[in-house]
Amino acid sequence: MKRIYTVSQAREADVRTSQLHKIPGLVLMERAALSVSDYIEDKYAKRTRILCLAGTGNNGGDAMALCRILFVRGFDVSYCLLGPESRLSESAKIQYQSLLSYGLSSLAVEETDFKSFDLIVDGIFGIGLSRDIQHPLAELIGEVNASGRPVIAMDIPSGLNADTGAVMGACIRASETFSFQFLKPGILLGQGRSVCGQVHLPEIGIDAIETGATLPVCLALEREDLDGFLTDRDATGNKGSFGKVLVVAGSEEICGAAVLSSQAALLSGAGMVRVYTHEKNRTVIGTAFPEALITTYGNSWSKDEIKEAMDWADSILIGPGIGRSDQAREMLDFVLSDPALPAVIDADALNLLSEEPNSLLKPHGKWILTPHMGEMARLTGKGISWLKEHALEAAETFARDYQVDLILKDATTVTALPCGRTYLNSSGNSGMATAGSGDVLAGLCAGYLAQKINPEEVAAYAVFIHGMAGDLAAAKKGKGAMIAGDILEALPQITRDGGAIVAV
Ligand SMILES: NC(=O)C1=CN([C@@H]2O[C@H](COP(=O)(O)OP(=O)(O)OC[C@H]3O[C@@H](n4cnc5c(N)ncnc54)[C@H](O)[C@@H]3O)[C@@H](O)[C@H]2O)[C@H](O)CC1
Ligand SMILES: [K+]
Repeated sequence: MKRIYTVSQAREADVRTSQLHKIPGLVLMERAALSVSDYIEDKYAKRTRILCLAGTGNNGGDAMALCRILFVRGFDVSYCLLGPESRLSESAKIQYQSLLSYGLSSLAVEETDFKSFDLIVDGIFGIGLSRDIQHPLAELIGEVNASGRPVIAMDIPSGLNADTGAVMGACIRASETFSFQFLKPGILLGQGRSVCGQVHLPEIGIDAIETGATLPVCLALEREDLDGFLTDRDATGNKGSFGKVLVVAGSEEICGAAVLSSQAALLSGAGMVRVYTHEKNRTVIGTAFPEALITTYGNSWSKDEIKEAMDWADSILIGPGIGRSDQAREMLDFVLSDPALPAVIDADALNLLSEEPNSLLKPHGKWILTPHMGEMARLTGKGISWLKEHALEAAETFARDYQVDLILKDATTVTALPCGRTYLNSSGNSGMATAGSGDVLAGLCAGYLAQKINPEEVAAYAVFIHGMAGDLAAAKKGKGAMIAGDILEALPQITRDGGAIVAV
């Protein structure tokens, strides 16, 4: 599991490290620069022509420290200081004076041809970027990107908002990013994934202990974490003891969503799945998915029948393909009136809820909501572009206000829990933006809930496993041609033998 620190958390950890543990900022800066120079020394020959671009803040200090270390180690290295000496931060000034003491003065940036270097280091801005980058630095960044040279970004590509992943005016497109010790939300959100390249997380001696004052913890799961989530199947168990899932899905017009979500629930390891759907779907579901139990309703539905199914179930999924009819609304209200049953609320059920948001305030047990950005916009009344730029904040606020697990689906899915913990998902790919992909995720969530796997962990792990299966599907079929059924098909390879993970 990797930790993700917002800018204010990173600053707080810095202060703690220097004040509590008496490690000066210059020591951290030296270690940050050493981690990059060790990497360059491993990967590049001494004759490599390297240019370090240094801003006037501590990110520039990192780049100038790197320049000194590479010089001492015999590299052909130069630097450009991008701003007046008078604006240098305290530590950056020390680095600059140290370079001068070695006889290394800054190149004049206007006379520097970026193409004449083999490698460019970006130390223009780090987490101190506070406003849009403007002329002339914006043009300079454009030239660096156009040079076609590999770029190593120190801490974060200059111009990327470390908290949101928004591009602020202009942004370095890095081939590699050395994010010092922790990930930042912006590396995974917004434009982050497209401008950071390969991300390294060198440990540099920052105190990583979350204190009471530290804001909610944000995490990114890794493949190794799955071993602790999926435990071995009880050898003495039976289909009843491995969890029973009730899937309320499909309608007179829609059937496929019920098939995909209920198959995912069973593939998650649950012992039994019962689909509650419109009678028109019985034959199709029975043929496509003979393992499912099927209960149907016609023009009217029976409270007794659904109540009996709810009493039978260990978890319920409601929403995929149910439509927005009065009948669907009545069923939703009825299902959600039982606080004891853990519920996954997806698709049209979310749209129905957004028409009566007070129903979210009703007392309830475990609820996992799985909106994509459009559904989240309807639920919150906020615009999609605002939500995309404030995904973390929006998900955290919603989870806390309504005491639900909120899975906000996007290129990087955010999972926020009412306790304040948040996960940013690092698995998955653009091929998963395909019809039915969300139905598979919702089914997985319900399947894990039914198995009484630690409910706190279900939402984030389901998202991660779903993304990994999507990565396998993309490797096999290609991002353009993969469909939701391919994600389903790949699931067993991720979860095989109760958590023993195969190489992807
Ligand atoms: N996190 C750590 O423990 C460590 C961090 N290090 C490095 O320090 C930077 C953060 O340094 P800081 O001085 O706070 O900020 P920056 O270098 O990013 O730049 C701030 C500087 O720039 C001005 N500024 C902000 N936005 C703009 C703009 N759009 N245009 C022009 N000028 C702008 C601002 O006013 C400041 O003067 C962190 O990222 C790490 O790289 C340590 O060295 C290691 C430990
Ligand atoms: K940078």
